[in-house]
Amino acid sequence: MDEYAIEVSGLTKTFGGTFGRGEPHRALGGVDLQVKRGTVHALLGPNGAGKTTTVRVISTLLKPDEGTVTVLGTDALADPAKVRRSIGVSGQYAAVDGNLTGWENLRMVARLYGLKRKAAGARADELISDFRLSDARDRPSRTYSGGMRRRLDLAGSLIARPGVVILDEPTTGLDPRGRREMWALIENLVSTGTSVLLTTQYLEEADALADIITVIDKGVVVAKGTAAELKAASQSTLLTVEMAGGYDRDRLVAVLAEYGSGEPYSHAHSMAWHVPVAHGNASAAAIIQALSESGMTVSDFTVDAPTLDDVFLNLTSTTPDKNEERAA
Ligand SMILES: Nc1ncnc2c1ncn2[C@@H]1O[C@H](COP(=O)(O)OP(=O)(O)OP(=O)(O)O)[C@@H](O)[C@H]1O
Repeated sequence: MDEYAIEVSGLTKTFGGTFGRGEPHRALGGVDLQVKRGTVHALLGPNGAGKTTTVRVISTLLKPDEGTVTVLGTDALADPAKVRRSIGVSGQYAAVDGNLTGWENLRMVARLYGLKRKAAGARADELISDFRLSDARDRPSRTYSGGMRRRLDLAGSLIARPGVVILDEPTTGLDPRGRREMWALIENLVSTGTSVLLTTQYLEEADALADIITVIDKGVVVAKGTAAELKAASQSTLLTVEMAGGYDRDRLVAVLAEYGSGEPYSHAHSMAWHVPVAHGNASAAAIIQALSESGMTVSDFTVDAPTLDDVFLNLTSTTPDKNEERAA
C-alpha cells in the first residue's frame, strides 16, 4: 500500500490570457505536496496563495498545465472518475440546498451516490446524529447557522465513506465556537483512519489540527514541516524597534537586514519595525548600537518569541512574485 494518500508533484497552472484578453496569471508555480495516509495535512497560505486551485486540481475539477497527482494510488489525470469516487470534498461555499431539511439534503446526496431509498435514509440518520444536527434535522437548512451548514456540508462529503477528505477552508467565517466544533469533527474523522487535506488561512488552525503543514504563497511552497519544526526553523526570536521621529528608512532596513536573520518588515503606518534575530539579546544589542552609530534613535525595543502570525508573515512576505519576476 502506498505511504501517501495524496501525492502531488510539479503542479503548475496559469489562468487567463486566452484570446488576447487579460494578462496571464500564474496561480501555481510548481507545487509539490504529500499527504500521508491517516494524517491531517494543512495547506496554509494567505488569500490568493493558490490553495483552492491546488485542491481543485486534486479533486479533478481543474486540469493543471503540468504536474502529476496521485490519490490513493490512482493517477488523477488518467482516471479522474475513480479518484472522484474515493474522495469527499467540502468547500468554502457549502453545497447545501437551503429549501431541503438537513436530513433531506443528506438523503439526496446518498441517493446520488446510488444508495437505495432505505439505505440512503439510514445513512442520513447516522450522519445527522454524528454531526449533532438531530434537533435541526427536519428544518429547512436555510434556517441553519453558518456552523450548522458547514457541518451538514462536511457530513454530505462523507456519505460514501471516502478514504480521503479534502476540506477547503472549513472554518472561514465561523465564530470561535463554530471553529472549535469543526476541529473536533475533523479530529474525530482522522481518528477513524481517514486522510484529510485541509486548506486554511489560520496558522492556529493548522497548528491545532495538522500533523504536517505545507505553507504556500504566490503559487509556490515556501515551507513544510510539523508546526513545531516550522516554529523552530523560523528565527527563534523577533526584535521590534520603535523609531523616534524621522529616520532614514533605507539605512534602517539595511542595518536590520545586516544583523537580523531574516527580512525586516513593518506594518502600514507604524513606526515599529520587526526583524527576526538568531541570537536573541546579543543580536538585539548589536542592532541598537549600530542604529545609534548611524544617528538613528530607538525610542523603545522588545525581544520576543515570535507569535504564530509573525512566523507566517515572515515566511510569506518574502516570497518572490513569479508574475512580477516574469514581467521584469
Ligand atoms: N478561474 C480563474 N481565473 C483567473 N484567475 C484565477 C482563477 N482562479 C484563481 N485565480 C487566481 O489564482 C490565484 C490563486 O487563487 P486561489 O483561489 O487558488 O487562492 P487561495 O489561496 O485559495 O485564496 P483564498 O484564500 O482567497 O481562497 C489568485 O490570484 C486568483 O485570483
